[in-house]
Amino acid sequence: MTFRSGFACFVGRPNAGKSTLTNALVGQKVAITSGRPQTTRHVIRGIVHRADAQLVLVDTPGLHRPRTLLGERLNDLVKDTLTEVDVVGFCIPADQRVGPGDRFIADQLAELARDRQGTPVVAIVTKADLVPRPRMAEQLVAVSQLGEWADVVPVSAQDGFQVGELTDVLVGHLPEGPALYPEGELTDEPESVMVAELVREAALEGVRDELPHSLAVVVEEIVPREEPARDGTPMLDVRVNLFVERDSQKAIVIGKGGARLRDVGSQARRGIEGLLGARVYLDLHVKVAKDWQRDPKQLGRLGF
Ligand SMILES: Nc1nc2c(ncn2[C@@H]2O[C@H](COP(=O)(O)OP(=O)(O)OP(=O)(O)O)[C@@H](O)[C@H]2O)c(=O)[nH]1
Repeated sequence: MTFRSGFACFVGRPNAGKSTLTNALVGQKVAITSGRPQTTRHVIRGIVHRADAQLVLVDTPGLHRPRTLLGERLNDLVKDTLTEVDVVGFCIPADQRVGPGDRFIADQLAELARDRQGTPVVAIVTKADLVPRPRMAEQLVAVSQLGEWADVVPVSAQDGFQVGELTDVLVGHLPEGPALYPEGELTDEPESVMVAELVREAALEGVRDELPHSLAVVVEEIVPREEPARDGTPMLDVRVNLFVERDSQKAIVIGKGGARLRDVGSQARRGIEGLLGARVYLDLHVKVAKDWQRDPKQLGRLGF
């Protein structure tokens, strides 16, 4: 039996379902998902372990037209990622017509293909559960006409439709080679990044549209306490800063009398305790960093 291993990454316009698909393939939550566009700030890898292959998924931020400095950095990140993988998955949602955003990405992929000597691109029509079959058939035709794809695969991360088939297709494009990571490892993201993602996700839950672009989360420290809890569980102090751009946004995050921030804290804490396998004291601070998205110094400080 030949063993294959290598890297894949998903691109697609914001909200195309890339993070959710990554989670569905890996089978455990590793990447942030939310109903808000452009919330994936970091390249997060999930690893699919199979008897015949190891597929390392790199979850990229949405490829989009740069509007701010932050947007430009994200696009650079995406392009760097694209040149390092064995196969690219281009996600297009089934429930929305192919539009200018998809065409923009298709053009970028065609441009990159010229330098990369044919890294295969698999077109993935996501959210199959949201449309009836005739509409899916139309979408598959529209997507086929959008560019030169190695395959076109419809999939639903929600109900698992074709998730296994998609893995087969992606694995088929990997070179022969040994496993790259030990079994059981799901992500090589440092813990602090995953902690920041959990806080960010909780803080974005149910708030206004402008906030996702204006919220940066930085984990200041994760410190183990010398004394474990009475039942022997280790205890950690986790200190996290949430940066927003304006006082009005700070008020949104904190909520009336701090109620919202307390909810954010308890939701994030549950996730962090699950992730780190310890009891956690989570200390959240909301700070205003004016126009951080446009300021190179601040971007550096915030880890972008
Ligand atoms: N019904 C349905 N909804 C889905 C599916 N996949 C993703 N979604 C929803 O679509 C929205 C966007 O999904 P994400 O996975 O966050 O999208 P993304 O492409 O990673 O978004 P960005 O991080 O903004 O680039 C979320 O509300 C998901 O719950 C699916 O297969 N079926």
